[in-house]
Amino acid sequence: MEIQFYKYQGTGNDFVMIDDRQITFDDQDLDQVRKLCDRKFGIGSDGLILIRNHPDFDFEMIYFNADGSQSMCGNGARCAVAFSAFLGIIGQKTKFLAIDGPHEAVIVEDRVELLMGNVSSIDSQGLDFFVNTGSPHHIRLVEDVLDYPVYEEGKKIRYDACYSPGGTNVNFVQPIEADQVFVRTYERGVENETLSCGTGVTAAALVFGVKNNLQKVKIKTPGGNLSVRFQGNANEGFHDIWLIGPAQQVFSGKINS
Ligand SMILES: N[C@@H](CCC[C@H](N)C(=O)O)C(=O)O
Repeated sequence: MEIQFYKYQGTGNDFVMIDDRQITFDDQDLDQVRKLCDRKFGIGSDGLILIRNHPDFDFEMIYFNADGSQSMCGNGARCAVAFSAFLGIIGQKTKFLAIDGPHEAVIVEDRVELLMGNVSSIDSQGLDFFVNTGSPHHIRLVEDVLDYPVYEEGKKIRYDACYSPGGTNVNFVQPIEADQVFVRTYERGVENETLSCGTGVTAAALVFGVKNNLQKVKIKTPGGNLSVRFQGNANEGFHDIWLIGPAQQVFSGKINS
């Protein structure tokens, strides 16, 4: 069978996108997901997204990591919004459903502004933190992130017994300006460093924002720039959390499955 796909990237986090409104993709066939995401034997991507109809929302985003596991993906969701606009399903504004619940988004020029789910708390231990932004994120503040062994340390923390059995994503965060951090992420489900992680930078922005009394944080990643603004605080929790950044179609094609 031939599958029509589109390839998107959001700050270098890349995704295979499939318009599955006719429900022709078998979402139980995880070997197929893994093959399509494979950079040697398939299209190659950090994850795969199906866009499906939903009776109560503009669309539903079904997200898979490259290994076939499922979670919430912030950059993927921004790309799914851009793809849904390309397909003509939505205009500039949308309400859609993802694995962690409903989301809203607005397209402003080449950027997608995505409303994330509320975050109830930040757990901390020294320079390490844990935040769930729809996906689990360990945050570690470091001094020289460009020189940090992200893969080795990230893998250790990702498989630490305290996160078993699900594991966690791991973000290494260096403050570089009064209102800006540089973030590098080891992603669960990709099992490697990715160029950017939307739920991860959101978690990093909340940690940095609380420490520095900021409600808007700029973020640099190896794949480009994002920003996060939010309301709330560490005692009452966080709401109106917006993840903002570019989302771009890079190519499309057909692949035999
Ligand atoms: N790249 C994503 C996060 C995808 C999910 C993550 N790998 C997990 O399994 O928790 C993002 O942009 O948020």
